[in-house]
Amino acid sequence: MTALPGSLDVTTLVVDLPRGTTLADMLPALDPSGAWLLRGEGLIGLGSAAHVRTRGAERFAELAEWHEQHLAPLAQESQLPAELIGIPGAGPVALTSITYSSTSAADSHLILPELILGSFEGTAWITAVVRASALDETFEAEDDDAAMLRRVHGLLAKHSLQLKDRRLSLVTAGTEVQASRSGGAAATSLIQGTHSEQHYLRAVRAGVGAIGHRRLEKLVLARDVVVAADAPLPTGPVLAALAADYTDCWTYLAGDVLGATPEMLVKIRGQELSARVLAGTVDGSTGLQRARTLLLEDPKQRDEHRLAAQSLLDQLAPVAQHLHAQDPPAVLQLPNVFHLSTDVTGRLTAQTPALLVAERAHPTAAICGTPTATAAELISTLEGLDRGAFSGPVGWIDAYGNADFGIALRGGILEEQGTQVRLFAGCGIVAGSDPEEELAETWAKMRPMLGALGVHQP
Ligand SMILES: C=C(O[C@H]1C=CC=C(C(=O)O)[C@@H]1O)C(=O)O
Repeated sequence: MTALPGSLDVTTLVVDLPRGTTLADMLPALDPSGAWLLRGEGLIGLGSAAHVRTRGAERFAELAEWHEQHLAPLAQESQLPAELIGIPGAGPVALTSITYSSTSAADSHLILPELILGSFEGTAWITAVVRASALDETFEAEDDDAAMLRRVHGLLAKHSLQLKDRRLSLVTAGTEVQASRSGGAAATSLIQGTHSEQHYLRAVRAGVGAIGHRRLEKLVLARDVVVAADAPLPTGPVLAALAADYTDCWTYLAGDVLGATPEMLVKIRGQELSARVLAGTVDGSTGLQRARTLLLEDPKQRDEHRLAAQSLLDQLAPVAQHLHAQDPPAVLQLPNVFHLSTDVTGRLTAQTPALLVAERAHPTAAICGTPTATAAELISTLEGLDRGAFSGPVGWIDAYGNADFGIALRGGILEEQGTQVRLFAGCGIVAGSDPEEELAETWAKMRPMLGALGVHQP
């Protein structure tokens, strides 16, 4: 954990985006430090006012403590414009990614950007977070508000943005430009990950064997591949491609992990919570009618899904009431795959901090298994991977305690100064799972990232 040097001043202003432009359309020209976008709207973080890194079994608790000590107090100080009061994510907000395992050698992150671009249901804003010490050097006859405004314009310029009469726009080399989509410039190639495909097939066979011996009902086994580039990958264009192609997924970047996930671990708005549990998959090339039959009428798919939904309900039960799960599940159609999907709603019983609610919810059987402890142990032996942030909670938390925690799926981890991305995908294994089909499913789940990185699936 790192302490926060100096106190922070926060300013939030309502802005207009360039006509016909969503927040996601601005991504190609930006170098974000964090992002969370659904259907073009959400949050983009730029730079960093504070960055907390932590590891181990206390990682959720330590991030929750930092939130309580440093971010929550800003809720009173940041006087939000009236139009933004009650909008989740408005004002100071931190992006976060937390490792799947407490034994991971990777860091969990909480990043408070120095500049946040936000949009929600057509209302857009910017939030600037400035160290109080930076305001000390005020010009003669300049009051605090004027000094802060000067700092906001300085931050905007630093991140290739400008604000004129409420209108936010991108600036490139001194010229105002319209946001446009463009792919990344780096040439990419696919190389083997930690293990071979054969290793994955063997792991799935061993998993099916353990289920046959009644050691457990389900486990989720993942594998990795690496996309290498000849130059640091520009994350803005990669995120823009994901946001454009996977509009129904949450496009994310936090710490070293990025992707577009369809699964919401837990969303918190005041005392209300909701989630979207996914498990059970068929390839996107299957027609919708056939996919519905294959998912809804196959006891194996229904079982795999039921265990995932039940694990979330069981894990949230100590902190929530009125938990309700959609029954029967729905079928979610994405460009690459179809999933069985269950929406869950409920109400928090006490003032449990959002990060500790996420700790309760994690890991569900959508990414671990049933029973949890047995599955987690078998996963660590059979996978032979450090998942890092993959399949851990990813999202944001604001000063008021509203939060979105997705599950970091359909993504990858930036390595080697951003010149390589390690992609991960896993599959729920139950009795009767076929290793070759599960291997094919991992490729289907990697399709969003492979596409965004300009790599053809083998
Ligand atoms: C573990 C992953 O997906 C989970 C979420 C939806 C469907 C899944 C499945 O059918 O196996 C997985 O449980 C992944 O994308 O890497």
